[in-house]
Amino acid sequence: MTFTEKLRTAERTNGSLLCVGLDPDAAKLPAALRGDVSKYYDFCAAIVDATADLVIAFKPQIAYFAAVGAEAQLERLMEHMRRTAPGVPIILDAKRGDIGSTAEQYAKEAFERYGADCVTLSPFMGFDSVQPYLKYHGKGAFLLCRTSNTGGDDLQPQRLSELPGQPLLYEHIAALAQGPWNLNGQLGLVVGATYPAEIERVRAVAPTVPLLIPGVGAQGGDAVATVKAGYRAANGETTAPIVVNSSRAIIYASSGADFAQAARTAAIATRDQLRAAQAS
Ligand SMILES: O=C(O)c1cc(=O)[nH]c(=O)n1[C@@H]1O[C@H](COP(=O)(O)O)[C@@H](O)[C@H]1O
Repeated sequence: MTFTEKLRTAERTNGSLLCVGLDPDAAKLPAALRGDVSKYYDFCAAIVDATADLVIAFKPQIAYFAAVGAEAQLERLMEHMRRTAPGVPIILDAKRGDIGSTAEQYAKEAFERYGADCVTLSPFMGFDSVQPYLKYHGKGAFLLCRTSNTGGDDLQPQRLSELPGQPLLYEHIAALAQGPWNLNGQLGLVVGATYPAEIERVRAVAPTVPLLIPGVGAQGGDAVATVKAGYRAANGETTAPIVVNSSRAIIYASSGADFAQAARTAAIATRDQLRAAQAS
């Protein structure tokens, strides 16, 4: 099964476009766990257990684990997600990008060490930096395209040349992911919910690839505008999957002992908001 088929199946099964991002930060953990980096697995596993029937995907962010030497907990968490929620694809958010020989090691890390279904990548170093990931059949890779942060303006909307008709850099990345770079249908694009007009533009250039859309919740992105700009369906079937990520607004919904239940409540509210936008 390809990564895109896995997404479609999870979307159908759970009736959701929501991805819960797992970004554990010791300073933000619920009061009983606060400051204790040895509790990242317990915290994230509780969130996973409380939301697994509400999501299209989970997205652990590797930096939160690696920064405090908690990679072994991330390995356990990946194993836990694969075992308890086998129908929910896991996107390892690593934003890698390096020469081919090093990219091979990063691909091995994501797909063999951690057993991720998909990884996030920077396309800045070009196709040979992406190719090693495509050798893993059935696995996916989301390329950063029009990111949610304001600094994305520094490069992504720059025009490639002053000649008439030349695309902006992020449009060019979208065209590469839709066409020549997408050797076996494994590529997707990252577009921020904070830029719905650009999501629409990316969708026009890349009509069928999956979009990972972070930025709703804590970054204030517009969930409804996001769905309208990026989601496409025909005859009741999704033609172009979107994966709308929210991390802090879900996982830190409560700092009390009820944090997992509060995460569930917040996830239901966001899932329903996205569903309503799909239907409208
Ligand atoms: O690739 C990403 O996931 C990503 C791309 C982007 O453009 N913006 C962005 O916020 N992200 C990630 O999405 C998550 C957003 O977290 P919240 O703002 O807490 O919902 C973080 O893990 C970011 O690293």
